[in-house]
Amino acid sequence: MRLNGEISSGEEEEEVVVVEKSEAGTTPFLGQNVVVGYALTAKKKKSFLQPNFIALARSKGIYFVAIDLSKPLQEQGPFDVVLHKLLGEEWREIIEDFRQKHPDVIVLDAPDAIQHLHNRQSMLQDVVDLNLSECNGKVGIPRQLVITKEKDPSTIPYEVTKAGLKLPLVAKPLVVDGSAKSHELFLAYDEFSLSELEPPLVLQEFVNHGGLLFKIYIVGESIKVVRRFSLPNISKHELSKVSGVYRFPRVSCAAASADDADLDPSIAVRCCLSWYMSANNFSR
Ligand SMILES: Nc1ncnc2c1ncn2[C@@H]1O[C@H](COP(=O)(O)OP(=O)(O)OP(=O)(O)O)[C@@H](O)[C@H]1O
Ligand SMILES: O=P(O)(O)O[C@H]1[C@H](O)[C@H](O)[C@H](OP(=O)(O)O)[C@@H](OP(=O)(O)O)[C@@H]1O
Repeated sequence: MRLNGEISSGEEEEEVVVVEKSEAGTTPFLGQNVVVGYALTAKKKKSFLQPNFIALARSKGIYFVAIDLSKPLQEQGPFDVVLHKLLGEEWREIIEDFRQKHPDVIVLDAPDAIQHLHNRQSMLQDVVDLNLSECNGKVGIPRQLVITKEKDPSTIPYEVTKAGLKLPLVAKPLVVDGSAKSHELFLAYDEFSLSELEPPLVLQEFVNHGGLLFKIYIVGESIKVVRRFSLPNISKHELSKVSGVYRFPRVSCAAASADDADLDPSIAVRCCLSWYMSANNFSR
């Protein structure tokens, strides 16, 4: 049960949200305003909480209120949902303590549920564990090798050869923490240049995929598929002519949308159908 009251957003400009008292026993959120407390970096707030999104949410009775990180979380709210993406053990403890004391508040997401996404090896384990025997096609991950931070970079070429990885390779920071550094990816055309990179790393075999990829967003039962431009295929001829390691930009970000690109329709349908069937299998 949430109390009638006013919430200070803690923003620079005071934003007051008057919330209605929900009827005891009603379906959660059905017909009542929803207050979402958010704790995001300034960068994420700028990219995610766009004015048109805020306006759309309000039109549906959903209010986003900034959590004031300089005040105890327990003293803020009340919130129906807490949306967070901050780093560090201190925040993890704060949000975990809040979850224990407010089991009625939906926390997106619980620290334990997202921990494995902060590592490029563990984040793919769910895909590795998928059993999609009855679906069209298959879902897998590139062959890869983790280079731990204890490894001397000069040993990387030997490790790559020992693992039998085929060139070219995509080198990615092992840690995914939302920092710009965690998105610094490199393309390596030979294994020797990899010793210039700084472990911990994941080295993945480059998979030719026609310069197009599909990003699939899933929230509950809602699934959205978008097409994005990606790295072009690398031919054996190019591989024989090029050496070294090259950093590449975030090629498949939102600005690289290929939704309106004139593509062979069968490509898109075939990829989505096989994925959709597998996703449903996965969600059961
Ligand atoms: N194994 C691979 N083979 C071919 N291309 C790859 C491979 N891994 C990554 N890429 C290319 O690099 C891009 C970024 O890869 P990835 O999504 O792993 O990094 P990221 O930093 O999480 O990217 P973002 O957060 O922008 O989605 C992909 O969109 C794709 O174009
Ligand atoms: O293609 P999109 O925009 O979905 O890519 C996202 C990506 O999925 C992650 O959400 C990134 O967030 P971080 O892991 O916190 O970096 C987003 O990065 P951002 O810098 O734009 O917030 C990507 O856009």
